[in-house]
Amino acid sequence: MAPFHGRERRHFPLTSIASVVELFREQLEGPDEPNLALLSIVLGCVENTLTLNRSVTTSNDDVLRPIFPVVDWETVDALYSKFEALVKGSVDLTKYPSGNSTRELVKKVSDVIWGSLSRNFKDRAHLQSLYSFLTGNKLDCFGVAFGVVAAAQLLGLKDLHLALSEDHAWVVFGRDSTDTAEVTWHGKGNEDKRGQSIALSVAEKSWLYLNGHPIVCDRLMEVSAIVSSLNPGINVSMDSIEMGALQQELLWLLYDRGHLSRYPMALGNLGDLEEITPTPGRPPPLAIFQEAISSSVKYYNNHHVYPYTYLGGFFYRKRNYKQAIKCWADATNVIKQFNYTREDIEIYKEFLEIANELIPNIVKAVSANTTDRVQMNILYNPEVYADVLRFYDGICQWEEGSSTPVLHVGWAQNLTFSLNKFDSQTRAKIDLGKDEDSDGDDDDGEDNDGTDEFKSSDKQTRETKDVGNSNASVLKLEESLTGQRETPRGR
Ligand SMILES: FC(F)(F)Cc1cc2c(N3CCN(c4nnc(C(F)(F)F)s4)CC3)ncnc2s1
Repeated sequence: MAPFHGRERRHFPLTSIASVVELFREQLEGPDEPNLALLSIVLGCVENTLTLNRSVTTSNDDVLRPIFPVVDWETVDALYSKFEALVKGSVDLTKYPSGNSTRELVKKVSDVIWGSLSRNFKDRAHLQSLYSFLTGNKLDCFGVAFGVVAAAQLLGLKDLHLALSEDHAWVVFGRDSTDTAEVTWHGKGNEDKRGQSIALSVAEKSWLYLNGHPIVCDRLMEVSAIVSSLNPGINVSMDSIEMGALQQELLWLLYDRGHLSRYPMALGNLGDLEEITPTPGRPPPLAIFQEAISSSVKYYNNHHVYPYTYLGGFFYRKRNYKQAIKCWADATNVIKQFNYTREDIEIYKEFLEIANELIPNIVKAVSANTTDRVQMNILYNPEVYADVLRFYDGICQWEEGSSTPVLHVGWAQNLTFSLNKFDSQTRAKIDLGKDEDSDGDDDDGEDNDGTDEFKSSDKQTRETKDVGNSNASVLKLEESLTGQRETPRGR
C-alpha cells in the first residue's frame, strides 16, 4: 500500500537531477509538511549509487561511467514501509498523552533508532540518510538525530524539531520548543547523554552547544539539513559531479524559498559548490559566504565560527592572503566568547591548522616570492600584522576561564615564526592602546587611557580594548609558553 497520497508517485521512476528537483519542489510547495523520510531515502539512494562501488571497468579496461541512477517507486516505497513499520510498531502512542511530546516519548523514539544500529564503526561517509539506516543499519551522529525527527514526523509529533550546532545535533520539543533532549552521541570516547536536556552542557559555554545559539529547524529547514549533509565525495580526492550538481540545484531551490536564510553552514556549502561550478545568473561565492556571516550575526548573535572559516578558506585558495587572515581573526573573535572544553576538539583542530600551517605557509610564500610586489607588502602592512595579533588574542581569550588548556609550545613556535617575518618598522606602526573607533577618529569618549601595559581584566572588559591589549596578551602568551613566566591565565 503506497503510504503517501500518491502525488509523489508521479515523479517516479527518478532518472535525472531534474526529476529529483521536481519531487523536492512539490514537497516544498505543500500543502502538507514535506515528508522527511521519503526525501532522505531518495537522496540516500542516489548518493549511495553515485559514490559507492563506483567505477565498473570493462574488459578493455575503460571505466564505465554510471549515468544518473534510476530510482524506482517500488524501492522507495518498500524502504518507507519498512521505516513506518519499525517506528509505528515500536511506539505505542496511546501510552503517551497527546498534544506536546514528552521527554519519555522522545527518549523512546531515540531508542527505536538507536536500538536498530549495527555496532560497527560509524565514522565513515554516506551514513547520514535513512537509506543507509534501512539498508545497512548504520547512521552517523547527525543521521541518528535526523532519524529521530523523521520518525517523530511519522508519528504526528509536530512539535519535535532538529537542533543543530556546528558539530552536534539534538532535538527541541514541547510548547514553543523550549524543551531539549540529546538523542545521539558525540565524538569518540564520550558516553552518550541520550534523554538528557542540554541545559547543563550549554551552561559550560562550550562551542559545541553554541552557548544558546543553535540552529532550531522547522520542517523546511530539516529538508535543508538533508540536502546540506549530502556528501558527493567518492573518495578523498574525487567528488561525483552528478551528486554535486544535484546538491547545488536543491540548495538553490531551498535558497529561493528562504529556507537557508537562518542556516549559515548550508550557505557555506553552497558557496563552496559555486566556487567549483558557478551557476550562471546566481550571486558569486563571495556574496554567498558573506550572506552566511550576516545570517550568523543577525540570527545567532555572531556565535557561529564556520562562516568566517568558509570565507577565510575561499580567500586562501584565491591567494588573497590579507583577507584570509582578517577572516581568521574574525573567527577567533567569535570563539573567544566560549570556554574551551574537550568536546570542542573539531574547532580546536580548525584553529590549529590555521595557526600552524596556513598562516606560516602564507608568510613563507610571500617572503620567498619577493618578485610578487602585491603579496610582498603583506609583511609591510600593519593591518595584516594587527589581524595576526587579533587572531592569537582571540585564541588566548578562548583559553581564559576554560577548564582545559588550548595552547602549547607548538603554538608559540609558530607564533614567533609568523610574527618575526613581519618587518620591524611595520610591527612598530600598529596602534598600541590609542583608541580608534570605526570611523578612525581617536576621540570616542572611551575611558581607555591608551596605555599599553596589560590590564588584568576579564573577557568582557578586554572585549572593548583595542589591538594594544592583543599585543600585550600575545607577548604574555609568548613569554608564558616559552617558560619566562608562570601561566597568567585564571584557570
Ligand atoms: F549535525 C552535525 F552534528 F553534524 C553538525 C552539523 C554539521 C553541518 C554541516 N557541515 C559541518 C561543517 N562543514 C564545514 N565545511 N567546511 C567548513 C569550513 F571550515 F570551511 F568552514 S565547515 C561542512 C558541513 N553542514 C550542514 N549542516 C550541518 S549540521
